[in-house]
Amino acid sequence: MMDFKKMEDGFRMILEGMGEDPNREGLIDTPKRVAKMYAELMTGLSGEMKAEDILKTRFHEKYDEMIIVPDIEFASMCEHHFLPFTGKAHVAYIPGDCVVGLSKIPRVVEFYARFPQIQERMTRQIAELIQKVLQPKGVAVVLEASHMCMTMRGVKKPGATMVTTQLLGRFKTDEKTRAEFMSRIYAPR
Ligand SMILES: Nc1nc2c(ncn2[C@@H]2O[C@H](COP(=O)(O)OP(=O)(O)OP(=O)(O)O)[C@@H](O)[C@H]2O)c(=O)[nH]1
Ligand SMILES: [Zn+2]
Repeated sequence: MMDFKKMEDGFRMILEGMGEDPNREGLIDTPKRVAKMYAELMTGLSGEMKAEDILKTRFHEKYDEMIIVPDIEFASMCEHHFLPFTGKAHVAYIPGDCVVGLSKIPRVVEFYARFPQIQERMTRQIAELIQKVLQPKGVAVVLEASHMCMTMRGVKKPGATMVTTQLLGRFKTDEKTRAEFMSRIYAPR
């Protein structure tokens, strides 16, 4: 359960700590807005949805080649600084006995984006959920993202990105499968 009052009080204290006046006109409703914003950005923490439920509609299909869903845009929050990291996810799987609706893969990405995150964990969670629920012959997830905590503050390297990869099953064990996936996500489409 989200405690809006606690989030509001907390943000008001942050403003005071900065030396701002939380009662001036422009800021008076800001703690409330910020609480609402975090509730929206952190829906994963509300516990209202289970990740497994996203993939519950499955279609039994005899399709045994790679399915690639590239270029899924996402925005998440770095748990170290609470600043956004944004970029693209590329997801692929080789079905076992079933496939899922196309929209469900971006829904999985979106689900895991809605927690205080680090990119490595988010990458692994996406792959592990698909592996667990669909039991495919393999899953591959690549995330490429730019972290605002690195571009806007700190080391200040605009344009710097991080690429993380999680390979399971055939993508891990079979070099040709992995090479096909990598060449197709990075090839001009
Ligand atoms: N591996 C990883 N690191 C991240 C991610 N998001 C942010 N970071 C890093 O987390 C680290 C936290 O380091 P600290 O030294 O505790 O924090 P800091 O003093 O604010 O570090 P600087 O960013 O170097 O100023 C930083 O190096 C960030 O760049 C992520 O998704 N994965
Ligand atoms: Zn950060």
